[in-house]
Amino acid sequence: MARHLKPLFQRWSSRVFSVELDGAPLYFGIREKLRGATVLPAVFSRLQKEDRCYSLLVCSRDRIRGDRFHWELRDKLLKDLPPGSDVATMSSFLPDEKGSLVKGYFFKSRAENSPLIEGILSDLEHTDPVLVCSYSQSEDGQQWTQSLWSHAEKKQMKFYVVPSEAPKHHPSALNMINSDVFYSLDEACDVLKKCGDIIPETQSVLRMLPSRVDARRKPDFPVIVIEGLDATGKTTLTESLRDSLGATLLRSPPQCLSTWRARFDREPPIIRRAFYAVGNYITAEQICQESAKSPVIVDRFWHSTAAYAIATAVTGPVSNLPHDGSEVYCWPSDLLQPSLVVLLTLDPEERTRRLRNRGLMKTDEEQELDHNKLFRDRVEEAYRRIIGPLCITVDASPSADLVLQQVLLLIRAKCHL
Ligand SMILES: Nc1ncnc2c1ncn2[C@@H]1O[C@H](COP(=O)(O)OP(=O)(O)O)[C@@H](O)[C@H]1O
Ligand SMILES: Nc1ccn([C@@H]2O[C@H](COP(=O)(O)OP(=O)(O)O)[C@@H](O)[C@H]2O)c(=O)n1
Repeated sequence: MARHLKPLFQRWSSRVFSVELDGAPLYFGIREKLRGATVLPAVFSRLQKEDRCYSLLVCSRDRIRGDRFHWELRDKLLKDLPPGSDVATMSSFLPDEKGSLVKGYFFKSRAENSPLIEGILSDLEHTDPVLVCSYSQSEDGQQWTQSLWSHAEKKQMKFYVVPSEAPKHHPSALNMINSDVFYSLDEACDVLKKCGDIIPETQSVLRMLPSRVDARRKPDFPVIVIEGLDATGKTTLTESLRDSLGATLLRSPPQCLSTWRARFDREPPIIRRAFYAVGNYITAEQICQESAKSPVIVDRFWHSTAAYAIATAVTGPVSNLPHDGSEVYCWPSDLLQPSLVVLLTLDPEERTRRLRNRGLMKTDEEQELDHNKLFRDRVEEAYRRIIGPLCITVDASPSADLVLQQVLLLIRAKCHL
């Protein structure tokens, strides 16, 4: 067995497997022996008599290359597999064990496609850090077994698939720290430095980095961050606040990164999130300079980076988010804290109306926000759970002028302006 696969097999039968179907995870476990009759896990009970299934788990030791390979593998599978394979995201993890998550894909196939599938799997197995399992059903269709698929060796131990209890939170929560959310400039830079050879643009991004900024230094003038989903009115409000308060208006990611933003938006979460994290530190340096002269208004900051990252890493309802008070919501200790964060909220119908009036939507993530109510709920809830600077939610549905007046009152009360 290849050396990189060995750690996966330690406590193999204690692992839980999770397959994302219809936007939420379904879980199953594996057992060497069956004690009495067991129910078929939901992932398998919906399959047909002729179906076979496969799972691919990406087990590179290098997390950046592994995540990039996982990201690209989806396109490869969608392109190469026959129609109707229903490629689904999957993962495997040890319950409650941080860092134990391994990501992959699950798909089904008909017997007649076996030669094609075997060809694809055997190529993958020979060239990439991937573990392949195949699933087949008993004659009566009552049981499914999982075994290691290996082109080289056909006699593999079989495990029965059995139902598994859903963990309290989405399994992605186990690997979030420094993969989806970064808690120091060093951690984020480390990722960007390591992908310098695959993404040459990272050199230019790293050149924009600030010299050390003392996060504990108290700004002379108040620093107010405006947060909220797309089209809640951040641009409108931040520009009015700048004019009303004679403030400096900044944004994160900062203007100096705009050339490279689209490039990093195409990368897997670990690289994309590291880019946005670094953007916050560059904006923090600008805040430090400007807040010595005037109040500073910031359009999006760390709340956006963390809330979107957490809400994208998990799927399903808000209850799948890491629990309230979890360390994933903590503000990075080396990042400047604003005096006040204002979170704009808007009912979904009005937000959609404003989006339509404004024209085209930008990122895939923002399109997803429009279609997926659960995603919107998760982003807003993650925003609320972030622990750090004072954060006050403001209903953004009144007219632009009323919202401005209300936020000005808040700033005067909380920041003594
Ligand atoms: N309070 C408001 N009432 C009605 N429309 C608004 C209000 N604030 C902003 N808008 C409009 O909604 C759209 C989105 O606002 P914008 O400031 O661009 O949001 P964001 O920067 O949060 O994406 C724009 O067309 C803007 O003119
Ligand atoms: N400080 C920031 C700002 C944006 N972002 C990301 O950028 C996306 C939204 O940025 P945007 O510029 O399209 O949003 P608006 O400012 O136009 O509303 C989100 O999907 C976040 O993932 C971030 O991670 N950190």
